[in-house]
Amino acid sequence: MNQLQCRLAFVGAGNMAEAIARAAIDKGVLQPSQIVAADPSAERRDVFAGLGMHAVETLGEAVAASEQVMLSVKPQTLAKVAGELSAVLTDDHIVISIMAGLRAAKIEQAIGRSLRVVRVMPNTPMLVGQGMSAIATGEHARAGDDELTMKLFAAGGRAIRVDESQMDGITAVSGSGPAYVFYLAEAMEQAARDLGLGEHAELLVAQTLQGAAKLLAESPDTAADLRRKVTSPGGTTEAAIKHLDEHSALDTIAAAVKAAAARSKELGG
Ligand SMILES: NC(=O)C1=CN([C@@H]2O[C@H](COP(=O)(O)OP(=O)(O)OC[C@H]3O[C@@H](n4cnc5c(N)ncnc54)[C@H](OP(=O)(O)O)[C@@H]3O)[C@@H](O)[C@H]2O)C=CC1
Ligand SMILES: O=C(O)[C@@H]1CCC=N1
Repeated sequence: MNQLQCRLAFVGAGNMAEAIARAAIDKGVLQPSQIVAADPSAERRDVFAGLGMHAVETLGEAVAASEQVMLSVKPQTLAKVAGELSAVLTDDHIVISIMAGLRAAKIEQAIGRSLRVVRVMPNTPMLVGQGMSAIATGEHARAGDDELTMKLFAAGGRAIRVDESQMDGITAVSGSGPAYVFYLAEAMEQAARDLGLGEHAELLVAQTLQGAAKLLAESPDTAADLRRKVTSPGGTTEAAIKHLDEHSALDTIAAAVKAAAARSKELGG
């Protein structure tokens, strides 16, 4: 244990931590030997160890051995680990948090001391190098404290710097966003199966979503313009959009995103 010296410790070796670690290693931002993950689950530790990283059971060991500490547990878990963190974190540590909702000040309050906090809201497309991450620094972070964080998250897609006040909205739009798209995919696949397209349903939907997303990202047109270009007067798309409008789908989706933002604010206390 005393020999262990790492650049980065993950506290919580879950799904997001794995996506972040894989991107960092794949893009050469960090070597596997520079990363340690702490998780009570032997299964999760095995995943990290299998990728060449150090994996330990107790977070104290990981934190004491590392320069930067990524809090990648669920927001509700912070209260449980705050005491352990408080005992090992020092002013030399940079604390990177991906926990939804929890403001830097709230994290410092839970741990009971001022900390150099860098907050990030990533999303799961990071698993395929197409993540969207937003990064904000807390009050006690110093100039340059977010440099490794920017590199880590840019390695898994796009990373931007934002103000912490924007984080609840960002969590709702891009953090939770992939789930809304998967929800649409579920609905489209169900319709495809009902229309007798069972064996092609997944490909038809996945390739359509991928193509539409690429077009949206690369075209100078707005989403509304692109939609109009698909919608021939009196045609099939118009019939679908009419049905969606009659059921207030646009407002419903916008309200859903705002519900996510409200929940993020609530998690922040
Ligand atoms: N999933 C997503 O799309 C996104 C998630 N986030 C944020 O990322 C964070 C992690 O989410 P996600 O990866 O999905 O969650 P996971 O549940 O996959 O990961 C959390 C991990 O932490 C482990 N854990 C629990 N207690 C401890 C402890 N005391 N010490 C160390 N590890 C512990 C959990 O183990 P066990 O399961 O055994 O409890 C689990 O392996 C959350 O805060 C979430 O808000 C942010 C953006 C997107
Ligand atoms: O649902 C959640 O709380 C986390 C944060 C953003 C995406 N998943």
